[in-house]
This record gives sequence, C-alpha cells and structure tokens, in this order.
Amino acid sequence: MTKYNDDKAWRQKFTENEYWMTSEDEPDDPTTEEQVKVEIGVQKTYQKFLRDKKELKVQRGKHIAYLLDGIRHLDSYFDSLDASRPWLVYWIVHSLDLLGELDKHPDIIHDAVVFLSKCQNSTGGFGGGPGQLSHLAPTYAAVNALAICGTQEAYEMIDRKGLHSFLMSMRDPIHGGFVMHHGGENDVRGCYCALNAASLAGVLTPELTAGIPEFIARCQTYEGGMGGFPGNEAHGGYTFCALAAFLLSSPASHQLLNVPALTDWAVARQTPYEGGFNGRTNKLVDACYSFWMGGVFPLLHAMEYGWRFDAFWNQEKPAYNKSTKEEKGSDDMDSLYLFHQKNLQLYILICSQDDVRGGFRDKPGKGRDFYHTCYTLSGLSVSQHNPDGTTSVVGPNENLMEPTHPIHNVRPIKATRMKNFFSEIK
Ligand SMILES: CC(C)=CCC/C(C)=C/CC/C(C)=C/COP(=O)(O)OP(=O)(O)O
Ligand SMILES: [Zn+2]
Repeated sequence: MTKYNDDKAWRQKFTENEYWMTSEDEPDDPTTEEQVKVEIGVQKTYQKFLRDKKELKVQRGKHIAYLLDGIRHLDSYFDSLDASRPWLVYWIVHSLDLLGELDKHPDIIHDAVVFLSKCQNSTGGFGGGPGQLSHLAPTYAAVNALAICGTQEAYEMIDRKGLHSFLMSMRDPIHGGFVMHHGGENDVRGCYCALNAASLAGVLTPELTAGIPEFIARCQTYEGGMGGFPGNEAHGGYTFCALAAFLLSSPASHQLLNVPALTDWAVARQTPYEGGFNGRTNKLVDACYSFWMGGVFPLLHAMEYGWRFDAFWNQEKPAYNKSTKEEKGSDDMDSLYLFHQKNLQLYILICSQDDVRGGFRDKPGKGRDFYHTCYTLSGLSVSQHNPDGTTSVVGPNENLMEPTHPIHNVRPIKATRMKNFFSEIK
C-alpha cells in the first residue's frame, strides 16, 4: 500500500476516491473484512472533511466543556466503571491539564483530592472507589491524578509508608514482577503501575525494582514488541508499560532488550492508510494507541540517546519553537521521532476528534469517551513535542498541547513538583 507522506498526495488521495477496494469486493477472511470496513470509514471521514473545507483545529472549547461536565456528573450507564473511579478522575484532569485548563479550577482540584482520599485504604494503596480493595491500577491512576492536581493538600494526602508496603506486598516472588491485587493476575501493567506510583511518591526503593528489568526482558517476543507476561503476544499497551517500567527500574541495562527488533515492531504499528496506530499485528487502528504506541518512541529515543527530557520539559511553559510552521497544507514538517508525526495528527484531528460534541473516539463510527479523550490528547502531545525541544504542529499553533512526561504521562512540571516536594521532606 502506498504511504502518503506528503500533504498534496494525501489530499489528492482522499479527494479523488482512489480507494483500492470497495465494500462490494469480498475479502476472504474476517480480519481483512474488518480492516476494509475501517479503511472505508476512514476514507469517507477524510473525504467529508475535505469536502466541507473544515479547519484542522483542536476544538478546545468543546473538549473542555465535555470534560468539565464529566468531572461533576456522569450518567447512570457509567455504573460499569464503578471500580475505575480514580481512572475517570485521572483521564479527565489530565485531559484538562494537557489543554492548559485544569489550574484555572481550584474547586475541581480540591474536590478531586477529597474524593481520591476516600479511595485510599488504611493498609496502603487505592481502591477503585471508596471501600474497595487496593489494586495497582487505581493506585496508579490516583497517584497520577494527585500529581496533576499538584497542591500541598494533594501531596500530603498520600500515605507513603502504607503505599510502599502495599506495593511490596504486590511483588510476585515466584514469577517476578507484580500482581495487580492480592490473588490477582501478574502482567507488566503491574510493574509500571507500581514503579510509577513509587517514583512520583518518592518511595522507589531497590527492593521494589530488584529483578524487574530481567522479568520485563523475558516479555519481549519473537516479533520484537513486548507481551504482558513471558510467552504472551506483543501488544502496544503492554509494550508501553514494559518500556516505561524498564526505564524506571534500570535506566542503564538496555542490553537486556533487543532494541532494534523492538523499534522495527513499533514502527510497523503505524497504519499506512489511516495514519494512526494499531496495538498488534493485523489489528485495527485505534486512537488510544496514539499514546500507548506513540509514547513508546520517546522511550526508545531515551534508550538510544540518553535521558534528556527533564532538562527542557520542566519549563513552566512548553518550548514553542519559533520555526514551527502552521501546517495548513505544506509538506515540510519533519518527523523527528521514527513515526510519521503529521499523519498521526491528521488521524487524531479528523478521524478521532468529535468536533461537534467534544471528546475523542477510537475510530470513525465509535462514540467519544473519557479514556480515548485522555490517551488521544496524550498521543497528540507526544507527536507535537520533538525530542530536541522543538514542536511540530499540524494546524494552527493554538493546536499545541502542553507536553507530557513520556514515563508518567502527567505534565513534566507536575511530575517534578511532586518528586521535589517529597525529596525535601524526606
Ligand atoms: C497503566 C495501564 C494499566 C495501562 C494499560 C495499558 C494497556 C494494556 C492498554 C491496552 C488497552 C486496549 C486498547 C486493550 C484492547 O485490547 P484488544 O485486544 O481488545 O484490542 P486490539 O484489538 O487493539 O489488540
Ligand atoms: Zn482504544
């Protein structure tokens, strides 16, 4: 399939209906059939965008309204997320923070901290809601959300001693790594959730990281990507968790991983027709992989060239690059990471963005939700902020998101403030 790298060819492709297969053609297997349906949906979406002469614009006001509404009120069908309430807080406050909006709402920040404090257990760690058992996933979400809230009240609310002992109790002495909760499953999400929370809260001790790089290295598969557990299929979500946890536990032992094979696999996750990422071989594009996969590239870059992010990302304001061009049709945007940053931004702005109601969706035909809004905006931010501190923005410069820390997925300034707070009171 042709890769439409330059904007002229991209416009021509979607203006001139040159699609290579129609819905009347009969693909001979269900996987191809699903893929063809997605490509047709994506083609129609790009064509409509061009026909309607719409602007390549992040609809900030609509996204902010959607998020501000969601943090205060959720409809009854959200009951299925009753064990993921700290996640809802994280998805929403991080989205607002990437849009530069959160710190204008001290009332929301205070109420979020009070709510999260009700999810913290006396034995350490956070549950999926008040009174629920401690679990690594909501613990990750709660600590990240508290870092984003960024107030003294938020920091002081964390029972760090209890957190450390809860995290230690999640270590799996038989297989290595961490289980997600007492008696629960073990996969690399556990390593990432535990070490990320420990790092932000300033309780990342050698007992927590011992053996973790070796366990993670065993998750690398014959394809090059990382599975959730040794022997499992390579997958974008687990690959992000594995790499981020690897860097948290051992910034210097990269020889344990086959980085070239991992890079090849990661590069192959960007879908040539749609422009977004999928999460595994022969699967469909999904905007949440804009972060799970897009976020892998800064981590690979850090492994290859050393950790240089904190230096320029800890600035209060993002590093606006004087040379950034408003990308309205020019073909001269460089990709400084090893993925096509412009095509990802086009997929996000045109196929994933709900430009009528606000929020972002997985793909055309699906509904918006807070999870996809968070990870699409996070992926948009990654694809706009280059490793050298410059920016590559599709559309007007107002489309630029705040930067996000590629390990913690909170704004770098928020991660640093929390870490500094705890290092001072140690
Ligand atoms: C911090 C934390 C807990 C991170 C979780 C990371 C993670 C595992 C993300 C994957 C989420 C996702 C879209 C799963 C779908 O799998 P699927 O098999 O339905 O979708 P596919 O067809 O795209 O593979
Ligand atoms: Zn998704």
